[in-house]
Amino acid sequence: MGRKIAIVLFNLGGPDSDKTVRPFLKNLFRDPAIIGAPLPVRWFLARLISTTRAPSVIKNYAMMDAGGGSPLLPETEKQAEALTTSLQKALPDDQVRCFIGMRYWHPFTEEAAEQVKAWGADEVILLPLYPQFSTTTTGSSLTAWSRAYKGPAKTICCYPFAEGLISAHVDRIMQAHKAAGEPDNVRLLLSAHGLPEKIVKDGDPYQWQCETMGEMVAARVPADWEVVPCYQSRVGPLKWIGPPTEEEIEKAAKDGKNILIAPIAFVSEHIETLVELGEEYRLVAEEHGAASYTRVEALGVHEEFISMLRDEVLASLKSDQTIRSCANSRLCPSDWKNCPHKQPHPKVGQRVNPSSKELA
Ligand SMILES: C=CC1=C(C)c2cc3[nH]c(cc4nc(cc5[nH]c(cc1n2)c(C)c5CCC(=O)O)C(CCC(=O)O)=C4C)c(C)c3C=C
Ligand SMILES: [Fe+2]
Ligand SMILES: [Fe+2]
Repeated sequence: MGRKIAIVLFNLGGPDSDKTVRPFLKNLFRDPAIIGAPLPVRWFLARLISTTRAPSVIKNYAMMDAGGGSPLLPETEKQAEALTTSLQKALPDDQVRCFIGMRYWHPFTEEAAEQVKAWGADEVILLPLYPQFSTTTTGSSLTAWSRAYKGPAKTICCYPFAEGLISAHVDRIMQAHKAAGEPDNVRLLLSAHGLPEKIVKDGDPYQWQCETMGEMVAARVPADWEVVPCYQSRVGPLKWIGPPTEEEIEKAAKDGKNILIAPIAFVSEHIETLVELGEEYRLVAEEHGAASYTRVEALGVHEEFISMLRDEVLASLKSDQTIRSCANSRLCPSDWKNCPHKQPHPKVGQRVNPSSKELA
C-alpha cells in the first residue's frame, strides 16, 4: 500500500450567494495580512468597509452566472480534479487527494486542515493557486494553515517563472489575439491585482515577481507588440502600486491601440477577471475610443498549467526541503525580506536573470 498524499490548494475564496458577500468582506478586512492596524481598529474598519462596500460588490457578483456569488470555488474544483488525475497517473502506487483551503469563505483553510487530518495523510503539500508570493495571499494562507494543522507539511511558495506557467499564458494570449482577428498595432496589458505600496516597501516580493514574469511573457509575444505591466482592483484610501490598469487602458485607447488584456496573477475566472476586466474596463476602453479591446482568458485547466503544478508537487515530494519555489532554491533577491525562504538567495545582492538556465 502506497502513501496517502494530500495536496492543499490555497485560494482566496469568494461568497456563495448575495447574502454572504458582507461576511466574506468582513473576514477579508479582519485579516492582519490585509490591514496592518491593531486588532480593535482592524475589526472596526472591517465592519465599516464591509458594510459600505457590500451593496456595490453585491451588484458585481450578480453580474456573473454564479447565483449571486463567486465562481471561484467551482473553477478551483475543476483545477483540483485535473491535478488529481494528472498526479495519480504519475504516482500509480500512491493515493493522491486534493483539498481546497480558501482564506475568507468556505471551504476555509481550517476546514481543509480538518479533512486532511481525518483522511490520515502521510505527506502534505501546500500549493497556493497564486503563482507570485505575497504576504497578503500565500503568506496569510500559510499562517492560517500552521494555526490549524500541527503535523509536517511541505510548501510550494511560488512559481512565477515556471516554464509551463509562462507558456500557458503566452498560449492564452495568442489564442485571444487569433479570436480577435489577429489585429496589428497591439498593446498587451499584463494586469495583476494591486497591493498597497507600503506592503511592497516593507519587503513583499509580489511586485518584483509579477514584473519579472511579465518580462518573460513579453519576450515570447510578437516583437512589434508593446507590453505594459499594470495593477487593478485598488481598494481603500492608501497609495497602491501602479500604474493602474484603468489609466493604462485609457492611454492605450487614446493612442488608437488594439488592446489585449491578460490577467497574470490570477489563475482562474472570478469577479476580478469577468467583471472588472471583462465589463468595467471594456467600457473605459470603448469610452476612450480603443481600436479594440480583448480580454485574455485566465489559465483555468490549461494543460501546460496543470502539468506545471503536477511537476512542482512531484519535485517537492522528492526533495528533503520543506519549502521550494520553481527555482528550487530561493527566488527573491535579498531586498525582498518577506520572501518565505529564510536562506539567502544563491546570488546575494544580484538581480536574477529569469532567462538563465538556473530558472529553466
Ligand atoms: C494575486 C492575488 C491577490 C492579491 C495580491 C490580493 C490582494 C488584496 N485584495 C484585497 C481586497 C479584495 N480582493 C477581493 C477579491 C479578490 N482578490 C483576489 C486575489 C488577490 N487579492 C481574488 C482572486 C479575488 C476574487 C474573489 C472572488 O470572489 O471571486 C475583494 C472582493 C471583491 C471586491 O470587493 O472588490 C476585495 C475587497 C486587498 C485589500 C489586497 C491587498 C492588501
Ligand atoms: Fe484581492
Ligand atoms: Fe521568494
